[in-house]
Amino acid sequence: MSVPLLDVSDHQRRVAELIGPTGSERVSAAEAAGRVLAEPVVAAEPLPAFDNSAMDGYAVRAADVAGASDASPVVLPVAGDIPAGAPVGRLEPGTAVRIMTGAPLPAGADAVVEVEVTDGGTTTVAVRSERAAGSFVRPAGGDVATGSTVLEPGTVLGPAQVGVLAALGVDEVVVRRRPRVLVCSTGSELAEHPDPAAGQIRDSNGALLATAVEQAGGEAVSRLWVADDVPAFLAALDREIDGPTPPDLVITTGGVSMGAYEVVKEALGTRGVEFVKVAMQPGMPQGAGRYRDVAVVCLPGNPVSALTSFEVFARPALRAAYGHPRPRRPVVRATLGTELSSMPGKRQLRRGRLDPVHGTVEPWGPPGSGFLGWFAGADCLIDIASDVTAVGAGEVVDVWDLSTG
Ligand SMILES: Nc1nc2c(c(=O)[nH]1)N[C@H]1C(S)=C(S)[C@@H](COP(=O)(O)OP(=O)(O)OC[C@H]3O[C@@H](n4cnc5c(N)ncnc54)[C@H](O)[C@@H]3O)O[C@H]1N2
Ligand code: MOO
Repeated sequence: MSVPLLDVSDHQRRVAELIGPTGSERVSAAEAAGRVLAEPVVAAEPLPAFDNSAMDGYAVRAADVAGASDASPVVLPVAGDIPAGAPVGRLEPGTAVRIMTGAPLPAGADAVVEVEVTDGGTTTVAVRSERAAGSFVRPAGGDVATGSTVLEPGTVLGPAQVGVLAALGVDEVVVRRRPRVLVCSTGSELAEHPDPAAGQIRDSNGALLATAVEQAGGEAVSRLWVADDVPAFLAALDREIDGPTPPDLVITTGGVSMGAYEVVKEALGTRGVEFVKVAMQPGMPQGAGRYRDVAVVCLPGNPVSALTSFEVFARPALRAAYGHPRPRRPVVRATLGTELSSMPGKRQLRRGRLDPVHGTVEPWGPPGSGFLGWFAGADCLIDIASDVTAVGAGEVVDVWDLSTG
């Protein structure tokens, strides 16, 4: 009965190949946070839009303050004030104007003298230090030149990127479409009612996977619950596939191991999905393939196995599908606080708590795949290679940081 176990990386590749690249769509800049640009953003205007002051002080001609020093200050009449937001004015030779940070440099001025090296005067100003032309002037286009590509395709739109869109007055961008994912929990033990009857449980996989999909940048289009009934399961899938928002990917949980009522395996095993055993703990039984040309990934039912399998197989594939430049979780090296043992021949992904400041990690909870409560207190996965059966306290391990990108 024993079949050789598939390597984790082989199944990762298989799942990644299933989910093709998504197309693009135009969205408002306000809704673009977290999306990946499909088309470049080219600046139609410069940033800054006009020459402006980098300091509170006085706009001058550099030539007029040449030679100024503590011992021999240059005194200039102050012709007026330019607060931020004022229109562009004019500076007459041999005068100064008070100028605030961000205010437009008056025509004729070529330098700003910061207030600290003056007497701060309002009718005349004594300047105690010379300043070269260009000092404390932020030239128009000095940040972003007109016609330049300010954001490249493949850029993830975070705060700085959304901010630059606002600064340039760009209202809409073309981004990669989020993959639509149908999450389907199977099992007759799952209660429809919030108070489960004896022997029944609540569906936690639907909730955790819909959340994981959304956090991965996908769109959880619908959550289905289906009993261990092959015709009902297939009918439910068909309804979604034929519906108004057909999924790019179906993720099922449960019904993939060796029991008598393995609905997913029975329904899809002869309809395009291959079921395998992967050399991984948790998450050994897995399925992947196409049903009616829609990508399907079948995860095991134990909640810890389902979420770990999502992390290992579905998440990187989903992120790659919409062009995320970093599909995988960052892996950090950390010193293990407490010894761990691991099953020979299986790569173990054990829940842990990472202390990034001290570079240490503690295993969190037992290794079994039913301990969702423990997983809820963890923030990382400790990755132990399949040929390692014990790791001592103080040894350095690879850790998947689930709290970041
Ligand atoms: N004889 C064998 N038995 C099992 C094997 C095996 O190789 N031989 N593999 C074990 C491993 S490993 C796993 S993982 C599980 C996978 O089982 P299934 O994917 O078929 O899942 P189920 O049997 O339907 O459920 C397993 C477990 O998870 C609970 N569950 C399922 N769905 C949900 C849900 N949506 N929310 C909360 N909990 C859920 C379910 O009640 C079971 O307790 O098989 C082992 N058995
Ligand atoms: O492979 Mo299972 O996912 O250990 O519990």
